[in-house]
Amino acid sequence: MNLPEVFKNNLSQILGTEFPAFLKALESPAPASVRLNPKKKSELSALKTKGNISWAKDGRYLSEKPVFAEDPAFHAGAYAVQDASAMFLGYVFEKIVDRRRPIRVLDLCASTGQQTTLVASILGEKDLLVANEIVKNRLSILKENILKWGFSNVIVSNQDPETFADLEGFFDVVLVNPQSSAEGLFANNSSAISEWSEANIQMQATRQKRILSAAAMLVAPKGVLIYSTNTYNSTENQENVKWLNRTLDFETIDLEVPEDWGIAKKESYFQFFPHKTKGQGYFIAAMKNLSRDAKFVKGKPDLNRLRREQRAILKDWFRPEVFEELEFLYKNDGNIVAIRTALLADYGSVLRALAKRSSGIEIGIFKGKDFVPSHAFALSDLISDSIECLEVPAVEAMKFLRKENFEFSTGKDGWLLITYGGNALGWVKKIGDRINNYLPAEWKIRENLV
Ligand SMILES: C[S@@+](CC[C@H](N)C(=O)[O-])C[C@H]1O[C@@H](n2cnc3c(N)ncnc32)[C@H](O)[C@@H]1O
Repeated sequence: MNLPEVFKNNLSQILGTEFPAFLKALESPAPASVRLNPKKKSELSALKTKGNISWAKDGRYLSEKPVFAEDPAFHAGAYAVQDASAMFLGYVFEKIVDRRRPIRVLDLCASTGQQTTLVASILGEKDLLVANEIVKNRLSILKENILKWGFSNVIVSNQDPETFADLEGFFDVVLVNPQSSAEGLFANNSSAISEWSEANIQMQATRQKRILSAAAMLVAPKGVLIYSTNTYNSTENQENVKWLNRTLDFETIDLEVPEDWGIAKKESYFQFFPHKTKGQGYFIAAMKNLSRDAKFVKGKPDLNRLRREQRAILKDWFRPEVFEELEFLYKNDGNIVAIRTALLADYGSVLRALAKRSSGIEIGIFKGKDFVPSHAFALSDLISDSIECLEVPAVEAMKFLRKENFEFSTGKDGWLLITYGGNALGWVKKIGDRINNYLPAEWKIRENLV
């Protein structure tokens, strides 16, 4: 591995006598790992696991990396692929975030949503999660990953962090996981090595400060900002955190971590090095907002409510314990969104403040008197357990996911939820001898994988 000399000098200063062990560890790639979805079933997956991840109860190392796209359980959202070190965010979150009342969380640099789904697993039915990604072409995968995960209280947006200013002081937790010089990815990604330079570190650090100062404004008094990167140098890590604490009135939060996990702790910052933990390089620090200023816009979403008779038609589609807690609203395009009544004002505030965002989970559309359920609804945590399901084996599940025809016998006409391993994959509708596959075209698996 041809590492830049300046990088080696920096790391040798950080690690001292441990440096040779670090260099040796870089020669093998970090092990593949997944995070199981605690709200779905995961028995039928094709995964070959090889042990738990100490700091992540749902995390599993894999003994070999399968082609995830060939596993219907992956498409059903039974698990997500995530590096083990990055799962430590969940441990930090659970230790420091006050959950005695509903919370609002913003994942400001969501990319394709690994952090987002990790936090979605922790949140409850009264909490709100906003996932933002600035790069537009990452949005479809982000949305897909969130829908597969099934947590319904999520708004996805596509904005520059500086355009969130109307939500000043709105969020109890803001996650900032920006782009970095990616030193922690060297073992798995050789282009990270060739792109490394001291000038790039400075450029990244300047951009990270800009994102951090926009993020800091959005944190409620006593709220928390959690900053993480995939890099080792102090310019992008500790120095940025110290700058935030100094200039924007935050304070780093300390927390206890078992020593035998191998996570390096300096002051109250945590670092993952590959010679001590199995996973990629990672840095994380959590800071509390000491400022008392709070302002945010408040309002209900500017959308029309569903008519009473239409609401009555929807009743049997939903889990009875959530139905009464839901408000159904029409979007301008006729799609219906379901929003928990307790979160209506929060949705209103976010939707009013952000220009480019989705308005909540779309559950379907009415065609005359008939309700046509959406794919997002099929995969969500709102759907009734009494919906008629058809459990299929892997080969049929893959045919469904490729939008091909497949044989099955069922008597009744109507909507059927196709499931694999007990998890929903999507809808089919039987009308006489005809079966329509309602998997949206953009979700279709294109390669002939099996
Ligand atoms: C390291 S990735 C985030 C990974 C993500 N948290 C996850 O767990 O999957 C950093 C993200 O920050 C985004 N980004 C780039 N420039 C940004 C900016 N100026 N403001 C906010 N986000 C930015 C990138 O598009 C990228 O998706």
